[in-house]
Amino acid sequence: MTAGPLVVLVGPMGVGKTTVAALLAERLGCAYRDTDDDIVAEQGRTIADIFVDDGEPVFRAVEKSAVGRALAGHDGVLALGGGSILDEDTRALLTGHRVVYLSMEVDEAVQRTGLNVARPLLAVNPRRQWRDLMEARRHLYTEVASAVVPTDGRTPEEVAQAVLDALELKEA
Ligand SMILES: Nc1ncnc2c1ncn2[C@@H]1O[C@H](COP(=O)(O)OP(=O)(O)OP(=O)(O)O)[C@@H](O)[C@H]1O
Ligand SMILES: O=C(O)C1=C[C@@H](O)[C@@H](O)[C@H](O)C1
Ligand SMILES: [Mg+2]
Repeated sequence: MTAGPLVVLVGPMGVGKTTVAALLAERLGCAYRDTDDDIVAEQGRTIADIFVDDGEPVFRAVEKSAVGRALAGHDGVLALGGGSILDEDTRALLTGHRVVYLSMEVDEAVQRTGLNVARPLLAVNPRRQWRDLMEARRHLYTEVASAVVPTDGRTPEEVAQAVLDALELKEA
């Protein structure tokens, strides 16, 4: 296993990466970090603003370096932005890390993301856009993952427990 985060969470928008990362960190007695938060702090503006002002390719370039830095410099729980696995170099960097893919079905996705405009890729027709994103990405999440944890019908606490079980991680 490569040194670095104890566990890396990947998965689509709204699946609960940020929520579950915080719960896991509490239970493992370590810090958590979220590359979306790193980007907002570094850029001094929201993700939606970066998409609108500079476009998705600029956001993806910023995201790629944020993920590289977090993988190299964080030893707790790490949540990645939902689209970070689109980048081939990022996927290669994930090799050897404990990566958990949090998955969910479309009905649950629409409920969790709702009409929240903070997610620019779901702003117009959330259900169709989410389905299209998953068609393009499902195999990439699976490719980088050491374990898949379905989240439908589970509370965030139950998801956190399932991650600990899947990785056989001991609590602090
Ligand atoms: N297991 C769950 N059951 C029900 N609601 C959940 C669950 N996990 C998270 N949520 C809720 O779903 C919403 C999205 O969660 P969260 O922001 O953690 O997702 P995310 O994967 O980090 O999304 P993004 O990729 O956009 O950052 C929040 O309102 C959160 O409270
Ligand atoms: O799935 C995606 O492409 C995204 C997920 C979020 O975490 C943010 O990084 C942003 O909204 C884009
Ligand atoms: Mg998040």
